Amino acid sequence: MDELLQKVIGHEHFRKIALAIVFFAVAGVLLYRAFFPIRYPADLPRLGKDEGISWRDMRKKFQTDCTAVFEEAYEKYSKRGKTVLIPVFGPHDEVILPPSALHWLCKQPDNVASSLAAQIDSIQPHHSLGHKFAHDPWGGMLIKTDLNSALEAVCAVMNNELGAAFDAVFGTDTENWKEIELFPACRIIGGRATLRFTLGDSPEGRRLCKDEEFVQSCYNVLDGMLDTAGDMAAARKFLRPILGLWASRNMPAKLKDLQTRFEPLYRERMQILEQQATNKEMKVPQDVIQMMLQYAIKERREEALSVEDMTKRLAMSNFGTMHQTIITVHNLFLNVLDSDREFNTMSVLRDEVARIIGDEGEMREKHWTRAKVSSMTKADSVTRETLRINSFIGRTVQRLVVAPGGLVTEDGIHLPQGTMVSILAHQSQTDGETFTDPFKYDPWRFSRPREAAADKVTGKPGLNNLSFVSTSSDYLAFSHGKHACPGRFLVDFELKMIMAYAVMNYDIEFPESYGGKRPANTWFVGFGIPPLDVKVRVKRKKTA
Ligand code: HEM
Repeated sequence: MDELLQKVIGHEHFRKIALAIVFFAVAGVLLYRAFFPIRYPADLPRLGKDEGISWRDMRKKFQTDCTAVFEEAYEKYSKRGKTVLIPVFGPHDEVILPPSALHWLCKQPDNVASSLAAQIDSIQPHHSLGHKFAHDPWGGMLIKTDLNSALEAVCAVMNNELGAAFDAVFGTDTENWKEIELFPACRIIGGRATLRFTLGDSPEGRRLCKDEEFVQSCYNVLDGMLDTAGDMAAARKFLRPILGLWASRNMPAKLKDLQTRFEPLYRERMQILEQQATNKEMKVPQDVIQMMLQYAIKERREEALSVEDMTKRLAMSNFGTMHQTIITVHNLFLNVLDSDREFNTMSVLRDEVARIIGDEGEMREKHWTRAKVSSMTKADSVTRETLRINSFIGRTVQRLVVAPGGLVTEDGIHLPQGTMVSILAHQSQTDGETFTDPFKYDPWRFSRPREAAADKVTGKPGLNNLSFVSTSSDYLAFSHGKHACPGRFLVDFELKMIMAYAVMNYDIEFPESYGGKRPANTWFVGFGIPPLDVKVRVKRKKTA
């Protein structure tokens, strides 16, 4: 018998078959691990499983009607305090935690549930810009630590930039109505205001803010980053290192163009830094790029000395400051116009601006302060209501589980390393149990209670927890907790100043064919997309 076995094993043909079996088994395991990299536990509920809906059908449903998937997850699981797995864009899945887990999730250390790893996963900046720009986000860290000190200075000068931007886009004709495309207009107005904060506090910076080709170049890079992120989200993770090269193929040319336009400003600022080294009393520009160079020269010297690297830092900063801000400016205009017939929104906003900022003389000469901005309760309410009802992100407080041992949820489910978790934003913000008439845009939804609770002597608005910048489990567009968007304090006064400038200087209306109603936003693969082809009619006020 032994002899027979020896003969068979020793047989060349048998050895080949055995090798092939081993090869295919190993390849099968590797492929399985590549296609299903995360092994979710059996006790993690899958959306639709109880109703017998296959995962494939649920995934198809997400691609065509993500809102239906979000709503089902929210009603059946989130509202009952339960965790659930849903399919998301491309071949990926995500664990949705209930809003009741918000504080628990925010308290998780970064080495267990990482916000940065989640951001890298969704934006893919290592492909569009390069590894260190993704994994060493010191620019964003500066926004967190130094934004506050720069805000007052920016607040004082941004209005001037807005005046020039409005003139360029809305025009100065006081006799004739002009029809314009709103989204491109918001890109220029919001873009210039944002760039004023990023790099506009020097002669070269002010020139760049006005330079349409420079602003467009910033958007070209931003759009390229969004395209790369979109292509990569559609791909399986194991294919991303190869596909990334293809998806980001247009980035070098876009970055080169931005670098050429940015270089004179870079040289100007490096010279200022040199002069400052010998003259400590010297007044330096108060903007992000100066903050970044000052930091980099001490902490990342080789980056500071490279205009190419600093261009990429600028691109990363623009991604954070411009993308969602512009969408919000656009939604804000649409909502203010839409609600005007019922709520007299523009006129009420005008009264508030006149009371707090004054209506005499040129708007662009007005002196804005942070204190004035935060006392604008009505403007605060229209902006918060806009982000409540029209948030761009469908999921918020996104975290990637990075701890090798995984993470156990509050309801006892073990989530393995690599799991993406989040909370549903739009559904939490439009829950009928929290908000009356939850899908209606009510411009004074938050100002009413704040005014009712105002200090009887000073008139200062009460209930600060209902302000634009104050996040909570039913207002999550800026996320929440230690990683909540630090840029919201800038967005706060940017939106209010833009809206104030618009209502004080222009009559604005929808074309007659709209019947006074804004075209609705649509939800696509998890994001709330505003209608991008909306037109508005504008006419400069004679009194302005
Ligand atoms: C309407 C406009 C904006 C919205 C809706 C928004 C929303 C968000 C969200 C949802 C996050 C993720 C937070 C998390 O992971 O928990 C975030 C992070 C961040 N945002 Fe914004 N953002 C906006 C504008 C801005 C602006 C203008 C800036 C800069 C001035 C900015 C700077 C940042 C930074 C640095 C982070 C990273 C924070 C961290 O990781 O700790 N954002 N933002």
